Amino acid sequence: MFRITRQTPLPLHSVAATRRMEHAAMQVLAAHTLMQRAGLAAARLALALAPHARVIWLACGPGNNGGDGLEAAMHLHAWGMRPVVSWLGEEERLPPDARCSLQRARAAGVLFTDEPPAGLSAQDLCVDALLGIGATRPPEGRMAGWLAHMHASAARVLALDVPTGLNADTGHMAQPLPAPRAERHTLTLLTAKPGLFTAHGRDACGTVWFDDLGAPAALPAGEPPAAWLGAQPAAPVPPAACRPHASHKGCFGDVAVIGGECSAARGTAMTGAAWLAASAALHAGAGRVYVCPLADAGEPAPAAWAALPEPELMLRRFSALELRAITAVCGCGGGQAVQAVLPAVLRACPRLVLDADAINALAASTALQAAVRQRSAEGHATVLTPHPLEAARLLGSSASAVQQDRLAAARTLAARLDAVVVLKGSGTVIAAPGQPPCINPTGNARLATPGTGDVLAGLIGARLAAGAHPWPAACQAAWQHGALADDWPALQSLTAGELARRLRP
Ligand SMILES: NC(=O)C1=CN([C@@H]2O[C@H](COP(=O)(O)OP(=O)(O)OC[C@H]3O[C@@H](n4cnc5c(N)ncnc54)[C@H](O)[C@@H]3O)[C@@H](O)[C@H]2O)[C@H](O)CC1
Ligand SMILES: [K+]
Repeated sequence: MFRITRQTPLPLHSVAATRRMEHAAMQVLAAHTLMQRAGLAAARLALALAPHARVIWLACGPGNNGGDGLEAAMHLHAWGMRPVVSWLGEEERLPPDARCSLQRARAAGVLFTDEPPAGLSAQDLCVDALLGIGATRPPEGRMAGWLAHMHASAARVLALDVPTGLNADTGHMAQPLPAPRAERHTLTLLTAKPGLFTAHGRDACGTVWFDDLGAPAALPAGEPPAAWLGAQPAAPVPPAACRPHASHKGCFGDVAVIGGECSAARGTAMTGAAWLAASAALHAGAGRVYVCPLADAGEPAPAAWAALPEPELMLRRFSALELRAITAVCGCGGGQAVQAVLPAVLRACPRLVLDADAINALAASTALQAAVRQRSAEGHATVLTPHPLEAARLLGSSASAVQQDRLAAARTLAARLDAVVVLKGSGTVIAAPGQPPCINPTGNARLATPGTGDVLAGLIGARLAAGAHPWPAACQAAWQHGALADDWPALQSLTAGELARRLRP
């Protein structure tokens, strides 16, 4: 068993693949072995998390997830921990493994109660063994009441395999849990599942632990993963210290940020978005960074030519950019003006990041979408960085539909546009055609502040400009962007400008 960290690239398996692996393991292991291992692992973790618990309450459901809880209760009882089990199964409908664990727990003298214990304190522990990968509908009735009791208490919660109600494939939860009052932990069993790390997964799971139940050794052939957590298949871009001594700024690629619309007609200016992306590219090591503000007619309005916040950045008119030689980051604060320049950008730029209003423009034009696909045929690199609403516009669906299955949304877009897609949000999904997507393990809610998406786009641009392929560029950038937020000093506010300045090559 180990705690999953942001350093651990890990294959993630779907529920269907997990079932197949479970089935294969059961063919070669003695009956009940997997559940015994699961229960022992759960009991060990429970003891480690709450060594001084006065009460360990195990809420056990009607299937094998409940069986894991019953098995864990038996060990905790043997270790003198006085567990209390509330079980809501029906004996005649129990699967054989869970039935066996029920008998073992009863025979051991574990205390059963129909009422959840009152007065749970911070040193106590609740174990959620209600539903695992067999959940078919949202919890209701007594089960929902027990869950509410658990999450309203001051005690820590340890969920076995999957937090009850969470879709292990997608991370969607019809009734999201309330904000945690105490630490949450999840011990996922046999396989790590993608839904634990995206959409509602991160909030529902808290810290995730993994025990493979010793099964891989028993399996004949590995199941292909549905996704990777933190896949970093390519070496990161070498840090600045590894650059040759005889370097010059032309060695690291030029990035042009095209966006930051100033519209006299609409009375709006979004230059800040372009500056943030440019600042990110600069601090992430791009050789030369241009900012190309747009206006109604595709050329900058005078206001956009005000001094840039960082003197290292250079202003360029769109018509003065050498599109065939640069990496473009297009769309940050692009407004409607981006529509006029997008066809030329798509045609000419060898490396391109499409963000925000560039994505909105694509969504409105099948011709532009075809132009994105054409880029791949010509060997040009394209990365799109939509948030869920932008992804929904591209897919012709809604943001909530995208959030219900973020992996599928990102995969579909990547296949449709033949490009790398970075679907932002809790558990950013990075998808590329023909390979399992990656879920980024870093980042937190402090990134939910204006401009951080522009910073990510600029960072990916810098990585592309340095010569990275789009997939590792996107994975590595998402990782670094989130890791900075994870390491941010607790008492300092996180702003996008400061985030950009803390990026490193
Ligand atoms: N994967 C493994 O190798 C191992 C899995 N273990 C554990 O077993 C569960 C999966 O068990 P299963 O019996 O298939 O499913 P569940 O326990 O999640 O529940 C199925 C059970 O619940 C009923 N049900 C479904 N939804 C609801 C609902 N909303 N309300 C009430 N009842 C519901 C359904 O009809 C079934 O009766 C896995 O997650 C692991 O925890 C092994 O023990 C170790 C190996
Ligand atoms: K559970």
